[in-house]
Amino acid sequence: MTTRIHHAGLAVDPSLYAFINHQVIPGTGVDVEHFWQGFAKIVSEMTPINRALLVKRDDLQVQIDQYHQAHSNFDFEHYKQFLQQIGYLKEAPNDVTISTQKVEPEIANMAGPQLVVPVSNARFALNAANARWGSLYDALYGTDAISYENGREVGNAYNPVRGNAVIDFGREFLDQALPLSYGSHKDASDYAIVDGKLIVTLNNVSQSGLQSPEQLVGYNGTKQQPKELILQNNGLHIIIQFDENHQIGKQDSAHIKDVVLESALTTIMDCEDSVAAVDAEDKLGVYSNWLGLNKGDLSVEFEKGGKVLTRALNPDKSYVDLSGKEQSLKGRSLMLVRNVGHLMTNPAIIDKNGDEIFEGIMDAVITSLIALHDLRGNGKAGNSRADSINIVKPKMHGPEEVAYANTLFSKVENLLNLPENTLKMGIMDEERRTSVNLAACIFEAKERVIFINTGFLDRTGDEIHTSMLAGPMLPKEQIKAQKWIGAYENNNVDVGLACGLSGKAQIGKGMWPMPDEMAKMLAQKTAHVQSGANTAWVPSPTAATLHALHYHQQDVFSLQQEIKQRVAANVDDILCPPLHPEPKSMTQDDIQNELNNNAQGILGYMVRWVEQGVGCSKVPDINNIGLMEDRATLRISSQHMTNWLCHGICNEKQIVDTLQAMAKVVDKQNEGDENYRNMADNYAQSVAFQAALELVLTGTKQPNGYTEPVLHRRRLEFKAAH
Ligand SMILES: CC(=O)SCCNC(=O)CCNC(=O)[C@H](O)C(C)(C)COP(=O)(O)OP(=O)(O)OC[C@H]1O[C@@H](n2cnc3c(N)ncnc32)[C@H](O)[C@@H]1OP(=O)(O)O
Ligand SMILES: O=CC(=O)O
Ligand SMILES: [Mg+2]
Repeated sequence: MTTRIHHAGLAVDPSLYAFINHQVIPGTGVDVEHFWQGFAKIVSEMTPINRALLVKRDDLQVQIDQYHQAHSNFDFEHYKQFLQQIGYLKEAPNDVTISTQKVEPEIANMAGPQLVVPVSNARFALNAANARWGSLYDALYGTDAISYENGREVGNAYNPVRGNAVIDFGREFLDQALPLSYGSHKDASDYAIVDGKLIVTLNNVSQSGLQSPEQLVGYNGTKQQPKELILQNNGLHIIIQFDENHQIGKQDSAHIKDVVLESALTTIMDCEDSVAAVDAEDKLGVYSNWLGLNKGDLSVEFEKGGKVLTRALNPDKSYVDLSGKEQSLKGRSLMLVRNVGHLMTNPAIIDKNGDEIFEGIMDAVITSLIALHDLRGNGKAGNSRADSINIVKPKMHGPEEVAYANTLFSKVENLLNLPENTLKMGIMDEERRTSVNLAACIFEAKERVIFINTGFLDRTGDEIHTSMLAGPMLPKEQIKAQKWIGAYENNNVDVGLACGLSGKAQIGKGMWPMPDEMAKMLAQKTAHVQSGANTAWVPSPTAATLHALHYHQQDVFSLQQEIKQRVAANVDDILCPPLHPEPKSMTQDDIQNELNNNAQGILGYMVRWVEQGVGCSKVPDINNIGLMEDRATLRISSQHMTNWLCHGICNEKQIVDTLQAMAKVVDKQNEGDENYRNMADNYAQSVAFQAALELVLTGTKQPNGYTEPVLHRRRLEFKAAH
């Protein structure tokens, strides 16, 4: 055990202490002594409040559990009254209107994809920051967005049949987003700018132009022979690139080599559910990358395809506008940072009472301190243009918890001598007590809110846990089709619009959790845009580029004005738990399949978390579809198994047998990984296997069904032993 540094009553891990004093603070204008004294003060003032909020969570859950035990016949009106009585369901405040100032254009006025990335992974984080721009051709060629049938398969060499399908898709997109006054981009043989207007020659014969000439923004190269044309639609830029010598440009009738799309407008650098950070060493990894992104000097070297590559932040893009002036477009996605929630503590810093400090306090202070480098203009590549620090705050339960975060952010501003409300807040609507009191939650941070977002994965986990004792839940797939979730999603948009978020803040939708299923995403994720959301989460840069297409099909801001007129979603519908109406109708096969699927996901994810420190993984489900698994999806699967155990749909032996059988499957899936330790060789000794078993068997006792307590403890156990 390394000796801690004692400062202002805090006992700090020495590496973290040195990092803050020598790498973070210099250049921020913050005084070291002032910082530690102020940090310690925030810890001592906020810790008791934080603790009390957690006690309240448990207390409400106990009352809800007791209610269900005492009322086996579910009477909705009675149940709702009970929720009001215990203070779970509050009176909605009238006329909440947010008044957030200094909001980034990407958040207030633009509609487009939001990428999420574990900030602990520098290679991915840099890739995400650079995902503001993405090649449409690469995204189409490299994924199932274009089918692999009829000669379109992907091989080692370039397949021109597939290439042509990509070009056709690209041209259809141009026709949709940048329609010509006459004819189609498919027939384009030349693009040029004449008298400030785009002239498109069709089939080397006739000439056409843009139906809306103002869509042309500028160019690179010459007007007669542009290398790039910069255009825009629904506020998003489209860059058409030309090169007659390029493999693709050569065979294209107009020498188009690529269509580059403005893709991830914003990126959430995640310190939370996609990250495994259990101690000072891990937190240091997270904070160092965030520092590098803010200073602009983060870079990584890695090997790919036999070559050593270096990745750093991209510069801005320059172009010439129609009046001949040099202009630039931001080269990087606007970075937000997701802090952890209010639940966990971390041993990196111990307070004056000998307790680990809350990780949420630590994140608020340190991620903001780091972001000062951006605000002070120290970064090589700027992030915020509104002098704001954009923090996403997850897993808050109800208005008091938002009020607490608001106070915490104020205190951090004080500590760092920042103007009030510099720290913005993205409120994740992902706990039931927040969904049903959303306007009250927004009210508590109405000068800071820059987004509300439906984190439906955590929200599903909370749905199961909250009503754990009400009865057995439907199978996971069917839970998604029940009325609670539709009402929850619509309510989020309705409340967001009623609170004046349109044009000021994001109304966001959740993650596409199937990173390889891009054809399905193209077909289905348009629904997020149609629902009135001006952003939605994607798991990768490629998904960002493809999801960007949906925002070209719909002007979200005018749609929001229409949606505002509809009858608002009913909170009563949100309060209907997705219970199985006829659990006895399920066959043993139905039950076993569901258990297998949950167990495979749980083990596939946990084994990498606990034994390798990987916080987000792609894990095959029982149909061999790779699913993005993070702590929220783990919460769903583990709580679901617990729920069925709790109601006798299965018994403990079946849970153990299922986990053991699935451990063998997961071992096989990982056989190529030399760092992997088989679980099936010795279930009793496998920390990951025991962690999974514990999570399911003790699921009713895990706070709100969260997985963090078991994950953290088991990871620490594994680290200590290896
Ligand atoms: C409920 C919630 O809270 S959801 C929010 C949390 N979830 C996330 O943040 C999801 C983040 N996504 C990921 O971690 C990954 O996409 C996974 C694990 C889901 C899937 O990964 P894989 O498909 O196995 O990716 P793989 O390792 O093959 O990498 C493929 C490439 O995509 C890139 N990539 C994948 N995901 C991301 C991402 N989120 N951001 C940036 N780059 C990414 C990688 O950098 C890599 O490119 P490179 O080789 O040039 O560096
Ligand atoms: O954080 C997102 C979620 O769905 O949970
Ligand atoms: Mg979540």
